[in-house]
Amino acid sequence: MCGPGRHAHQRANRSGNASIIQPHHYRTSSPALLIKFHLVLPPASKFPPSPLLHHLHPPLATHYSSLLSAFASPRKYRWRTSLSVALCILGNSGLAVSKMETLAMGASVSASGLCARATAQTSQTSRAALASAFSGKSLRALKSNVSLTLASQRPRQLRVVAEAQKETLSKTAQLPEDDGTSDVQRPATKGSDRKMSIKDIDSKEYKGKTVFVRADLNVPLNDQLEITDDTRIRASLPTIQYLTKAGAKVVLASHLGRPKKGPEERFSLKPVAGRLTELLGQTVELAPDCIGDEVKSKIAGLKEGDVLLLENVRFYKEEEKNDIEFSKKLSENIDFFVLDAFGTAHRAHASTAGIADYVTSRLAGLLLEKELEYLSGVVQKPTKPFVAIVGGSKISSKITVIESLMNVCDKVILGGGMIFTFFRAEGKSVGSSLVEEDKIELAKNLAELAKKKGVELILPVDVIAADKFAPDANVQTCSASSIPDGWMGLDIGPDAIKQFQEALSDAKTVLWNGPMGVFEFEQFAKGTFAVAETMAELTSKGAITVVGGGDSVAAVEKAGLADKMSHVSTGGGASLELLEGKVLPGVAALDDVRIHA
Ligand SMILES: Nc1ncnc2c1ncn2[C@@H]1O[C@H](COP(=O)(O)OP(=O)(O)O)[C@@H](O)[C@H]1O
Ligand SMILES: O=C(OP(=O)(O)O)[C@H](O)COP(=O)(O)O
Repeated sequence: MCGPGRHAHQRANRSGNASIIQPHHYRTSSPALLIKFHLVLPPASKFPPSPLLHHLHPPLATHYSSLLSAFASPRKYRWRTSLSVALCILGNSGLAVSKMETLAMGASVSASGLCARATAQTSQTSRAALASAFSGKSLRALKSNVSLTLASQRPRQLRVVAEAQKETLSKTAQLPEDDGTSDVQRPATKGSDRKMSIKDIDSKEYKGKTVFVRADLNVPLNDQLEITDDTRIRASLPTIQYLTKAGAKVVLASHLGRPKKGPEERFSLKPVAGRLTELLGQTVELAPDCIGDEVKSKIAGLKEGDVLLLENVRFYKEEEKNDIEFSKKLSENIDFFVLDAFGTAHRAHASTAGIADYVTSRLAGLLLEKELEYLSGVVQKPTKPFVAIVGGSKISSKITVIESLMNVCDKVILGGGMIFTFFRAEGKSVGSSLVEEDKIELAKNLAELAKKKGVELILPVDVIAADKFAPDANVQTCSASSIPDGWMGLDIGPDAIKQFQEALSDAKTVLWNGPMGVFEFEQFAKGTFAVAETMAELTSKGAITVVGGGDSVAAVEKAGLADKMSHVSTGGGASLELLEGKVLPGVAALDDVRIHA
């Protein structure tokens, strides 16, 4: 932290005026709207704050007055202190604001980048008070005062970021002219929302305490259930070791794969426990479950410095539903919640986000912190031309990202299983290749949008097709428009490799997620390895190259090129969502850095 923000922090500390209002994050398993307003306050001398704040929420204005007084030094902060009010409106009607049933509110005050977060209390009464304060009437008033920009639309979580129009606000709140130093344009989700990390509190605090660490230990396994790439496990070690050294009892949780039918041997974290034991040099026991009496007694039996790995949290469907009761069960007997699962931080699941509502301390792990620090830098200031490469098999999760990528990238290259939905949208025959039928229309729209925006959306000109999904399949190279019936595209073809290399030749920043083919089988690995080599060459020429995603990283490791990338990220979908400018739900659930009175 530097500049005025630092002074603001010191001032708040010394003044003793700032009442600490404990940060709290509201969440629901229903769709949610998150609205952020960036307001410019009048001069400190004009506190209590603007009529606009009173207009928005009278109780909140009162709530803030003591906090604001900490920043009320006219000489230091003048009227440039910005106030960000975050509304987390909980309901089950998505964008139909009038149908909102419940809502809650949070707000943050930032002074030149330093943010003291203040929110309303968590009790039912204040929730109810907030709900009534933001009745349909108030919301209509809000809507007329700010312009709402739809930032993301998701079936289970809707997020709207509203940037207050400066002119409108100036009129409403009779604000002075901008002197050019305002941070009104800056989204409050960025620098002002630094999250508490495990190193932000005294390590002595962890001694003898039970720390729940949600890591992403979702590593690729082969048919013999052996780990084929342990990058994510190794990346999780610094946090675990920091905590065990401090005398914590570490309860480690993760998912592995996407089990849909409850517990299954092939999705067990057993191999991970074995690998952790080797890497940590101490026994890491695998609990038989992630909740329940047996787990409770195992946690109770932990000694300082012990590590217990819970069984796959996705053996319960409640995990992905971000179920409240399941979140509560995970939180039982836990002193600290630590999120280190960057690769899963884009999921609003019980163990990544829901649990945060039932613990008193929610901290970022060292891996999460490192990833966010690096990727936020790349994302906020990419050197152009900026190229994104998207492949792999998680079509429905990633196809929706492409539209946003077109806003920030000069070129978007598509490979892997992603391409066939686009080919189908163009009416081409794709044989029995991977296609997500319900995304064909979206693919068509995206191709049209790319044309309108003048962004190059590059699809491979040829593919390697196989007669079965197997390492010993018969193969043929086909033009992308003519994959024979019964054959499936499992890699990009030789001409596509040249095409992609050409497209990447002038790139200064490249973000890659998703292999170009089924690289696990040697005959379909060429496209992926060729892209990895091209990225390595670009790095040596000074480009910023980022590879993210469990399988993409495994592929780059397999090619022996991981150390030739500027950054190897443990998250594929997560890095793409960061690139879109989204707030990752897991990160949003963590505590903001506090200002102490
Ligand atoms: N053409 C294809 N058809 C089917 N699967 C594919 C194809 N191309 C790549 N894949 C598979 O995609 C998987 C990785 O996808 P994904 O999970 O989205 O990547 P990451 O883990 O890097 O985010 C790999 O296991 C790979 O075999
Ligand atoms: O592998 C993961 O994501 P990624 O493939 O986007 O890197 C994470 O473990 C998240 O898994 P999910 O996409 O099944 O939620």
